Amino acid sequence: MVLAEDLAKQQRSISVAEFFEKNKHLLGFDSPTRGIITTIKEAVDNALDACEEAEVLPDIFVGIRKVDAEVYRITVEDNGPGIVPENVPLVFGKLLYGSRFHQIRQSRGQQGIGISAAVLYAQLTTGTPARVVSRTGAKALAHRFELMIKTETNEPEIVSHEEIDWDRTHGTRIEIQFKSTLAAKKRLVDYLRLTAIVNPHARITADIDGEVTTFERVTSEVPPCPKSILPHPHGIEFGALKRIAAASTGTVDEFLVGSFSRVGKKTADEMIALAKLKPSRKVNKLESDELKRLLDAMQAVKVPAPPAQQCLSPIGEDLICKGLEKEIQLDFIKARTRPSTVYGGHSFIIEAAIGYGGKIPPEGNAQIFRFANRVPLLYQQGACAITNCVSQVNWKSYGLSQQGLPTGPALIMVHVASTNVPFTSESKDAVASIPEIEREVVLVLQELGRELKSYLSRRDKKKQQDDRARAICSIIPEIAVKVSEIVELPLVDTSPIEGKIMRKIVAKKRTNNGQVHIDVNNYTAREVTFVLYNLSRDAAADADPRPDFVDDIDGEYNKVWRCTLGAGEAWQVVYTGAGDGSLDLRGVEDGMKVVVDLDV
Ligand SMILES: Nc1ncnc2c1ncn2[C@@H]1O[C@H](COP(=O)(O)OP(=O)(O)OP(=O)(O)O)[C@@H](O)[C@H]1O
Repeated sequence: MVLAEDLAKQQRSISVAEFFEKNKHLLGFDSPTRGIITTIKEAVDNALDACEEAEVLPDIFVGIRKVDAEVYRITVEDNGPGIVPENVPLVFGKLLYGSRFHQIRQSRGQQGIGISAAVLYAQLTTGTPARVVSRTGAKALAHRFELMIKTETNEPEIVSHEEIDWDRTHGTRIEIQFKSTLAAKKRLVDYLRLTAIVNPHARITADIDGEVTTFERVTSEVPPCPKSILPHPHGIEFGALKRIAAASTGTVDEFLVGSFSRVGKKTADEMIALAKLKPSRKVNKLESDELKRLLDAMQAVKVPAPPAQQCLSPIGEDLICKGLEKEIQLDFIKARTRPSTVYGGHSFIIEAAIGYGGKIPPEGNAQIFRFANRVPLLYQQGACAITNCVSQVNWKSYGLSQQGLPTGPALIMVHVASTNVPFTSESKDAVASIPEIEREVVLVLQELGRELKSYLSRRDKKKQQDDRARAICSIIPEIAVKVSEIVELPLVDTSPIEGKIMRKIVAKKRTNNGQVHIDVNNYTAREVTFVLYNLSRDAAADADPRPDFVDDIDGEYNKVWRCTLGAGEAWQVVYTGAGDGSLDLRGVEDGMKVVVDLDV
């Protein structure tokens, strides 16, 4: 038998850094391939959070360079507020150190682990320190650190520190080297693209081993930084209540009104009466059973939902559509932002969008884009409540095929914005199944499903009309030939009739007695702007209207007119000439135009 004394010799506390060094998969560092994505995700999340807090438009650089066969250098640089030099070692060299853990508001980072875990992973795989440069303003010099983490104590080790000149007036740059591969390059670019979609105010430039991609911002408005709020009485647990009560010096009623959101004097009195306590009791003197009664009363009394406008930052329907349309060509897009609601005292807002057609691959499952607090979720799709909700909806009734998930050329985007996103693990890959959240997601998807259905039926109706029109148009020229034979008159130009039936833009050139006539008719139901090119040996000096510009190309003149025509309107130019050459109409989809050159 092993003696208790022997066991005692083996027992010792474990530092959080040692724990995560051994369990790095819990933080998303389960493989070298994933390590790169997680590191970039943590650094970009921090950059976006910091810019949002400082209310600056994010300009973020992400670099990946191969250093040798298996080692990559990852660089992420931002134009945020920077970090004061005293805190740099703690931010990057100590796990569970951060500014957001105790704040109740929407933010990407929460736990204070992310970036220090990347530093830990780097030193574990290559033994190299992380390099950090940070500058807090034009008046301060930048500070450059080389840092490691002392794993046994979870404390930072400063390998070097110096003040340097830096061309950015404020911001932070982190450089980490670790063993990895670029096998997940596509996923990485997808991650950056998705990040750009839900952060439409950010510009992200990526240099992946020499290949540069820029995701431009679609708005120059910085979203307001969500404000921190007090905890809601319905979201508090016993341990937390005990801790904050012990730190409070006030009476029970002062404590309730001053420490919780949406609790006024009347609500506090109601809670105190229900808990059978005296309002004048000092809260830090309450016994455990009294605190339990108080907690029960806090959760039983009706309290309005937390002030969501203040603490949440939804993207908004318009910017969701702009962000998606910028990155993916779509035939149809609709977005919805639901009103805010609550689960367990935590505010949340569900936003979603549905896109159809365009460049979405027509085969296979619909694409599902999951986001939480403006961060794309790339892993564990099957374990996520969002995916579960997508498959719960009956997509067949909205015009999509379905085999569990909907199939076909569709994309479904869902964003959960909350003061406390319930993730299934610390690696923040999937949203947990919370009934209130799932209900909102299903409702918004059903709303969007109805929009998709009405788009698809409009499209089918239009296609039917177009098919009929096309059938008629195909026989018009033959009828014209027959009629001209019967009435023994010259063959008439049938293109205007075709244009009218097909609702197209018809450009026509003909020459009569040395006069060249070019006519453009807009038979569509909307305004169009086009550019007309007429390349020929005619200089067209007397053209009316004058071309916007003329290019002389080896004795030929390319005459260019820019024009905007309302629905049903016509435009004409006439000039003296031989009428040879070519005619072209640009700025109009190919299927929407008919160009007829009667001189050919
Ligand atoms: N680029 C940056 N600019 C300014 N402050 C930063 C930057 N990166 C990190 N910080 C500060 O360092 C803290 C710790 O960052 P870290 O990534 O470890 O955790 P987090 O983002 O708070 O939470 P999580 O672990 O959930 O990502 C942040 O809370 C923030 O205060």
